[in-house]
Amino acid sequence: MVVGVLALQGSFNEHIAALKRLGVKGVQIRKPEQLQDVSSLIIPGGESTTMAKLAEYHNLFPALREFVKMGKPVWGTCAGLIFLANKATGQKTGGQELIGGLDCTVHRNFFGSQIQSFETELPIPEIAAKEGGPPSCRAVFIRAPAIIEVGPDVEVLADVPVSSVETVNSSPIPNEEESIKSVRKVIVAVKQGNMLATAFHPELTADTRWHSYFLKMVPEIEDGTSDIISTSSMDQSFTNRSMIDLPIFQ
Ligand SMILES: NC(=O)CC[C@H](N)C(=O)O
Repeated sequence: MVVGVLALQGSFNEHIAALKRLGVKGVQIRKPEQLQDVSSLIIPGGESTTMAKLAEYHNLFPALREFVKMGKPVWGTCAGLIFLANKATGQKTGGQELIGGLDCTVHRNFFGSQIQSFETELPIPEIAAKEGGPPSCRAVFIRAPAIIEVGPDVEVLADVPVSSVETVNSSPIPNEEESIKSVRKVIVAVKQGNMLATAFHPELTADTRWHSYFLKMVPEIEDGTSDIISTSSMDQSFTNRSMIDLPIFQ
């Protein structure tokens, strides 16, 4: 089995390396006809506007939409998530072309600019239940999007708390304003049928559980013909993230 990795821009090499660690071959996809040779596809992180322009230049959008419609497993990470969303907000003027299919609204650069990029320990109950290992993973958010709305068929796999300070006029004294700190959650990982999407970058950590989870969405893997190494049998030290060279993200 080979997994296609959209290789127009961004962290495609890191995804191919992560697949290799699981004994699976990842191939670079740059042209529409190459999609015929793969049964699943990873769309990496990078810069979604640039990626969209390159995809348009290579006439990839019709083939990518067809791939999604055919029910083949597709996983979008970060910019890849934006690509898969039905709707994106916070886009550059004029918007950008999306593949669509994932019934959600994604907010680009939700957490702020590049310097607000962060890492966090992210609870992943569903992934841990299926893949074993610790109940959370180290998640790398690089100028990341967040999912702010989901449709009824979307399964939420992970979310993060975000706090915001609101100034409200609830005081009985006129013009006396009160600051209220509210904490809400935004969604950062979802699954809908054949589509998986994460706002962060599992390919930049040594924890291969997200890749392993995705590979199990590919039917030929599910029927037991796979020789993927079970992550639960792996050395538990994989959560001590080893940072792989960071590509440039925007
Ligand atoms: N790490 C990433 O993929 C960043 C995504 C980027 N901010 C965008 O909007 O395309």
